[in-house]
Amino acid sequence: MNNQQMMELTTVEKSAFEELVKQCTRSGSIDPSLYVDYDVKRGLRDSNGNGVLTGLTEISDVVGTRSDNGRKVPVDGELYFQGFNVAEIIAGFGDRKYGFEETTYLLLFGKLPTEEQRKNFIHILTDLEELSGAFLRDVIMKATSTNLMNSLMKSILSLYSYDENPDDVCVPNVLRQSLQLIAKMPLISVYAYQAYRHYKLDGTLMIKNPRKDYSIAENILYMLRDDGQFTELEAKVLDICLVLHAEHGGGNNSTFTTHVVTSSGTDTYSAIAASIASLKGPKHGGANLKVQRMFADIMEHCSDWENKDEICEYLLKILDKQAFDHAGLIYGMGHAVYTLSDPRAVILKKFAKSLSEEKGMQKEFALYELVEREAGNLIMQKRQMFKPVCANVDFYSGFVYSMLGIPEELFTPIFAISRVSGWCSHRLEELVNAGKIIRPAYKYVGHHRPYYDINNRDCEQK
Ligand SMILES: CC(=O)SCCNC(=O)CCNC(=O)[C@H](O)C(C)(C)COP(=O)(O)OP(=O)(O)OC[C@H]1O[C@@H](n2cnc3c(N)ncnc32)[C@H](O)[C@@H]1OP(=O)(O)O
Ligand SMILES: O=C([O-])CC(=O)C(=O)O
Repeated sequence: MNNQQMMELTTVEKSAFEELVKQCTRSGSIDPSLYVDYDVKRGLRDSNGNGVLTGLTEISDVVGTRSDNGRKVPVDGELYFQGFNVAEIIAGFGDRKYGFEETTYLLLFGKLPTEEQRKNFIHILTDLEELSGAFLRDVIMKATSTNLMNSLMKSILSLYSYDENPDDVCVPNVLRQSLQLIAKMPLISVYAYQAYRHYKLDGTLMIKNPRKDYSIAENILYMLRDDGQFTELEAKVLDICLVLHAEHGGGNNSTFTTHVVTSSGTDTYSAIAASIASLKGPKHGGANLKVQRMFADIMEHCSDWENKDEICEYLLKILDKQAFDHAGLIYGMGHAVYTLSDPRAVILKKFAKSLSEEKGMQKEFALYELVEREAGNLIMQKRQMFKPVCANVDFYSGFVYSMLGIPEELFTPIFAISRVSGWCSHRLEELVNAGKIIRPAYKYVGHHRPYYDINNRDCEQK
């Protein structure tokens, strides 16, 4: 049996399988009105679409509305890491490198590092930016996936076997594991891409050790590029992208996953692998890849990228599930919390604009801008929403990465490389506060039935 056959249902007849699919779909369907009858908080949202309050955090604050006499009023988005506005954090870097490392310190330890603390912390991370040859050979190079998020998960889960104290959830041990993950995930991701490029795309295999005098952002570019060369601006832009993606409150799907999984008392590798699994989803971090592919699709199907009517017509087709991936979503648009704007998209857009001018891609940038301008209103009209819909962090990030020469396979892994700082901070916060196991309720809406003997089942099936 070959690899492909191994995962096929070769012995099941097509019609028999179709019948099983029908049964499965019928059995799983629940009358939508019951959700209203039982006031179920679908997606953990209240009737206004606001997230149900499930925890407390000091790590970050995501602001999309302000309260006006008890009414929520849309405002331009703001994001605070440990109380500091992200826009100010970024402005504060000036010409300094290692912005992501500095931000990671802030998220984990709750304060802006002094010069000495910053230096020592960078030294710790740089020291940990290493993988053994055996790990590279036995884990990363084997069974390459077309989606590198799966490769990343596999490698993170395998690190468990290389850790002498994997299950201990005391703070010192989890902090040690967290620092290891933050330092090692860039290497794992880039090497997983190199393996993919070699085995799936027939490219030359190129594995470079990271340089000790480089920041994480610089090393990503260095390890990725054949000639290892990059400009100061390119490294700066990637560093800021890492900062912008590092953390987003406790309620986002992947960080909530960290909390849920951590609350059962499981190990760090399992918890972070679960969060990577969540982030991969196209409604979450995986949207950056979808945006890239959606724009390629728009560019292919629309002849005049400046023609608002033609573009809007195509966007409506996407919303009607008649175009692109038939999911009915305009990726990179919309957010559970932000309304008028996502502050990260605002910053990324500025980089996208200046890079597009440098790379002669103004036409593409103008198309992104046009879609951003029109898509929000189209979504609101189509979905009959009153909440403003804005571009989110995933809207411009892929465009920026592509102008940095980063292959699209690495778009979502780069998100994970950054967000692991937030996940680890939340895992530690959950552990420090000895949280209760997270266990919401599901109302049973089936019927209790008498058990049927195997000889009497023909007419009793649902
Ligand atoms: C890092 C991040 O995770 S950022 C988000 C990345 N994801 C995307 O870009 C994918 C496209 N966007 C979306 O799917 C959504 O906007 C989400 C998942 C981000 C937020 O979803 P919600 O919190 O449910 O958004 P909201 O309550 O404002 O949406 C209301 C309705 O509008 C629809 N809607 C929202 N955004 C979009 C969109 N971009 N395209 C089409 N329909 C949309 C939703 O499907 C929802 O309909 P439903 O209630 O039938 O599910
Ligand atoms: O907050 C959310 O729902 C999604 C998220 O992680 C982000 O926007 O970075």
